Amino acid sequence: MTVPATAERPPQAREAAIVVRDLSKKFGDFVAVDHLTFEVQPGRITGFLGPNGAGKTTTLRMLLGLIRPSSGTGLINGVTYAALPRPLETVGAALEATNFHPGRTGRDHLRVLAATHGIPDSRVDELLTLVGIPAAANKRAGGYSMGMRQRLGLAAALLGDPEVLVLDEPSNGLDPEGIRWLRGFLRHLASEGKTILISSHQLSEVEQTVDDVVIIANGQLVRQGTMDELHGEPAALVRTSDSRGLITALRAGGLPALDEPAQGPGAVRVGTGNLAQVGDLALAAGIPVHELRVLRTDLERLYFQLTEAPERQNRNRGEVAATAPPTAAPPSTPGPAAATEGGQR
Ligand SMILES: Nc1ncnc2c1ncn2[C@@H]1O[C@H](COP(=O)(O)OP(=O)(O)OP(=O)(O)O)[C@@H](O)[C@H]1O
Repeated sequence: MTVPATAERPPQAREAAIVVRDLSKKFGDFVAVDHLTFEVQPGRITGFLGPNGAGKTTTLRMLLGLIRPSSGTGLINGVTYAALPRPLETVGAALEATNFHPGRTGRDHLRVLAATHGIPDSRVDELLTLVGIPAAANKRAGGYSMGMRQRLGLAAALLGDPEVLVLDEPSNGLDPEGIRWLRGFLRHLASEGKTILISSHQLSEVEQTVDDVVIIANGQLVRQGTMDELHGEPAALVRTSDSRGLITALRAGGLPALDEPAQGPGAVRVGTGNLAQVGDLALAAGIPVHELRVLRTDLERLYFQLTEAPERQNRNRGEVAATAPPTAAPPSTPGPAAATEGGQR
């Protein structure tokens, strides 16, 4: 959720650790990121979501100083990446898990990175264990599965024990057990107060992991808020053979209720998440209840509506991207060692 202006800010709210302000990136005439503004709060996991080509990676690369914005700013703890005094200890990044030196072992990869930042080897072994690949540590990274590379990228991002983690599609290539592990791992890091921003092109992939969402389409913000806000007001679905009588009884009991024909015959939607209250009111009125459950927002549908609405038909797909292949970041551009070593696009 966007933190309100200072005057109305609740006392417990903390400063946003990541602030993206009016950020834009043009590649020639093509606008990949379009006046994007959002904030990411510490101690929370934020999903940065959007379909393929929406501009997620481009935004993250600007935030991490790997490419220059055309306009606007991306700040981490109040400054640009380039101005961070100890970048590896402030922000850990894993932008893509494919570019490890194939001939180098996982352990050596981390050791090289650690050595260049004065981090002891003991931290390397600690992290290999923490991310669950101690046995693979002495194998060449070229033989790693996608999931193992993701874990190695995560270890690299965590080397400096940073306060902020930026992970591009971290569950790509993980099996269901790996995804569950990642969820618990990130949750633990967030509970320690770390700020975690993870990108994904699918809401369903991260909906159980994230606290907040920033959804973009065609480089523009389409929604920012908490998962609870995305789910909307709680509602119950109750099915009965007497929907008229039930609606009257529920309304008399102070609950908003109306027919919900989309859910089939006899379905009534009630504006509460309190199923017991619904059941009790129905019982008191002597009305049979055939089904009673929480009515969940179809998040997949909502996400699709937000990102694939006709006016948002993805202009990134097709001709422009095809004629303008991605170029490498300019050599002078500063960038996080973890992301560079761990694979920048
Ligand atoms: N260096 C570049 N030159 C030209 N176009 C680029 C460059 N980098 C990215 N783009 C284009 O910008 C758009 C946004 O790309 P980006 O990689 O940021 O999207 P994304 O949301 O991360 O997508 P995905 O989920 O597929 O990774 C795409 O159309 C892409 O082709």
